[in-house]
Amino acid sequence: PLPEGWEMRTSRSTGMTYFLNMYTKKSQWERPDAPADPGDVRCSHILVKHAESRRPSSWREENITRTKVEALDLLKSYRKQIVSNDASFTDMATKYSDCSSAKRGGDLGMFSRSQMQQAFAEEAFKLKVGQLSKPVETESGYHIILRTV
Ligand SMILES: N=C(N)NCCC[C@H](NC(=O)[C@@H]1CCC/C1=C/[C@H](COP(=O)(O)O)NC=O)C(N)=O
Repeated sequence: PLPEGWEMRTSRSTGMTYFLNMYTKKSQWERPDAPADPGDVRCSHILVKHAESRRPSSWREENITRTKVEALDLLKSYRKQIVSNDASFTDMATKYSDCSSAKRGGDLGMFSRSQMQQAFAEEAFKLKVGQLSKPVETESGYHIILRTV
């Protein structure tokens, strides 16, 4: 993708493609450098919500009342089962994640830093492909993140 604020245009006179920066109104023939980040990543996650989550409801539970401590303990027990290979990440996400992505084994698709809550993005972009994060707290609840691409 083009970096933030750049647009691809076609010159009316020559029909050639050029690039226009919407902020500086500067135009140039060469494609602006790709964003500094490695671009998008693709992750799956398991979310356990609690009574103080920004939306304490999910496909699993209409009204989520567990405490923050209970939610974190639950998520740690899921992580333990995954790390000890007693269960697969996908199965655990499908069964237990309080996010709608549970239907896709926890897959969130490709995303850039700005799309997710900051604490989640911070962690996700640190992960190597195939790596499983430690529990991460966001306004949504507690997550473990698996980077897949
Ligand atoms: N691009 C993709 N695939 N979807 C858009 C994600 C929007 C983003 N979402 C989040 O940051 C939370 C934390 C990480 C995952 C996530 C999922 C939330 C968690 O559930 P909720 O607190 O919303 O009920 N469910 C869906 O959005 C946001 N900026 O709010």
